[in-house]
Amino acid sequence: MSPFPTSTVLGYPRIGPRRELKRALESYWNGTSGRDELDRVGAEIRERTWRRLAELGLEGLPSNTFSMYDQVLDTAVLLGAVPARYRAADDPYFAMARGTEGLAPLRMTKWFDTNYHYIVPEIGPDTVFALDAAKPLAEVREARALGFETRPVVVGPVTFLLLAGALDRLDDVLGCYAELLSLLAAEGVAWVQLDEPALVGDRSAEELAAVRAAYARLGSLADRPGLFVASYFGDLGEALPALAATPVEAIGLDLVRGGVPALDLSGKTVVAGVVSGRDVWRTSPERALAALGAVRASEVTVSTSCSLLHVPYSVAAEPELEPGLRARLAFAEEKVAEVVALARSPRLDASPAEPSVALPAPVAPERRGPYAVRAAAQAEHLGLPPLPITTIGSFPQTGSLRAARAAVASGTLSQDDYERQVEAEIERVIRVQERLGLDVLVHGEPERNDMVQYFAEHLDGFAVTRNGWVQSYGSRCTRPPILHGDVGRPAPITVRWATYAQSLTDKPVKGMLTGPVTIVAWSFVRDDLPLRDVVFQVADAVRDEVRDLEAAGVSIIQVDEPALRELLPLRRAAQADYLEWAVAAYRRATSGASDRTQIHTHLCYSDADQIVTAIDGLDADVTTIESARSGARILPTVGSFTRGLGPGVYDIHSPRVPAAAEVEDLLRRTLAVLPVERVWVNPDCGLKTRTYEEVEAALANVVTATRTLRADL
Ligand code: MET
Ligand SMILES: [Zn+2]
Repeated sequence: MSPFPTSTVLGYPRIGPRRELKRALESYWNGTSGRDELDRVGAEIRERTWRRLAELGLEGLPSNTFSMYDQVLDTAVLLGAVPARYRAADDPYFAMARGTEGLAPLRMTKWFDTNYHYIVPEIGPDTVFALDAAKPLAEVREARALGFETRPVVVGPVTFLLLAGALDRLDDVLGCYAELLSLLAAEGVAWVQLDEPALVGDRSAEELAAVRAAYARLGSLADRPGLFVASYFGDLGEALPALAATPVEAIGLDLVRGGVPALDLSGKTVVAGVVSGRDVWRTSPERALAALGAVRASEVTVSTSCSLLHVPYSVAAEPELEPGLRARLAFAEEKVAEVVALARSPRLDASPAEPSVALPAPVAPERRGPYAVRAAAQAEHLGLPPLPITTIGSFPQTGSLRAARAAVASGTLSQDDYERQVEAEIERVIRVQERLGLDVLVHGEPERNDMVQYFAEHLDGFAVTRNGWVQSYGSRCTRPPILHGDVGRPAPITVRWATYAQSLTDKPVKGMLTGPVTIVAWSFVRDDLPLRDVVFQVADAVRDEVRDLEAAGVSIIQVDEPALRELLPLRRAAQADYLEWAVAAYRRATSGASDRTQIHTHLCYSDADQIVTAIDGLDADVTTIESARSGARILPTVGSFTRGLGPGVYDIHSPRVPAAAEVEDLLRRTLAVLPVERVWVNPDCGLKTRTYEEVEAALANVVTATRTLRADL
């Protein structure tokens, strides 16, 4: 077996340095260009990536890390797990990813604790697996034609089946993997990478047995490339001895999140992830070299802690960043250069100094009384009807607003003219809500490009990038802000918009803020302080904003925490501690308000049922939560909730307008588990991705349904 290369990366961004793939996909989807053009752009991105990695001096080049949509979906196709209903579609792959006229797409959810979303494979007892190795083989050949030998990367069998909830199909799937390995061997491929990030979570004895069985079987094949099993996003724990006992030749460890294992891995190659694929900071060479020196294995290869999919392409595309900050940054290209430099350096064997721990932040005083006292004060002050109707904050973002923001950035529109346009939009949003008959209004968030970036642009300690795009799902990318220093709020951020909106109407208008956990979760965060301390700093800035909104006469303030669950540690043992400080941060942000001020929070993305107790602990007077999208699956778990709650009655992810009868049915189901005086009526989430036409029709039905129920009370 040829030795494993001395330097590699587990994967690379694929959207293109200028989001070329995004544009190509979208023009293919809307019919502007054909399949050939899309394939040409894909090939160009792959070629540029291989050439660049080789130029930077990287030895082990991966292939099959490119994807037209998602690597888990690619694996489903590789294994023939295409549900029958998609097979007749014009393009079954994109039909599964995005749906068609008559066909809903497959479910999509977050990839472990990242902000990347994968397509959940649908595997039933009738799924017939059949290998279709066209894509990985084509990429190996394509790279070879360019002069590069590559290591194909495929999601491993255990992770694939765990994500699909179908580990009982392991035997069947292993047949396909065995066949794939023999095809790759015949192709002259030296190594294959099987990604098994699921192994860093809590795994049952049965699941660990599956790991042993899977890799014992694949390892025993005579006719195969070297097997490299990559773990990432944490420590392998119990799964490491399980894997080490199998014949796999190389094991990938995330040494940024996990520690150097005590286990002696003699006989194996360890692919040591010492350069983080999850942050944007330069690697400390001392720490990395010490970790490399501490690994006990036959060979140690320098690598990234996970795929570089989760960071932008290059700091070189950010000439406008402040030079002091730029010098601290490393995106994908710079991280590859670090891997190469580390691979060429002699190892250290001293252990590095532990990072210093910051003093805990001072306690912010709780001003708020118990819920019952607050609820009474708010009822008197606000005088809302039963089943109050509200929305989550954003209204449709129009093309002209986006164009106006671009015009301000390029200097063709003055800030004043832009602000007039924002005000005009706020007025439109207020009038729509009044006409429809909503009870608690919003200003519509027209001034926000994004609910995190907007705050990052107005807080000290954050920088925003120009080209720092990171894939979120399919063609969608976000540009996470970079939280690099101490956070401060030099001036009020939202007060002028909230008070302007309130000046237009007698109905209460909610002030809208993004919560500290979400701001941090959707940013790249400094790593020299514990995460908790950084979140507390952001909480203090939000607390200042809450105080100023209240002083300006805003009587309802919503602090959104849609990412509360996202930072939940993968291992159960660490979850309670996280939830405790996350909840404390939220209360720090909101507990400066008086009893009379009604605090709302909002959460979305499925799986909130896992953290209902923590959500209740936020102590918000009203919580609006996604529910309609998941068929009200959350309702049975919310009966224990002790404050105001609005399980969504309108799935805003779909252009479909729910009928009044559907909304009424959802409300009745809510009223079956919660007392009427605590029930709120609202959509699942903000309306910014919808059109006014859809939103007005849907909200009109929400109002009709609510009025029917009110008449029954
Ligand atoms: C992803 S949660 C979004 C909340 C925000 N207030 C909005 O309405 O868009
Ligand atoms: Zn939401």
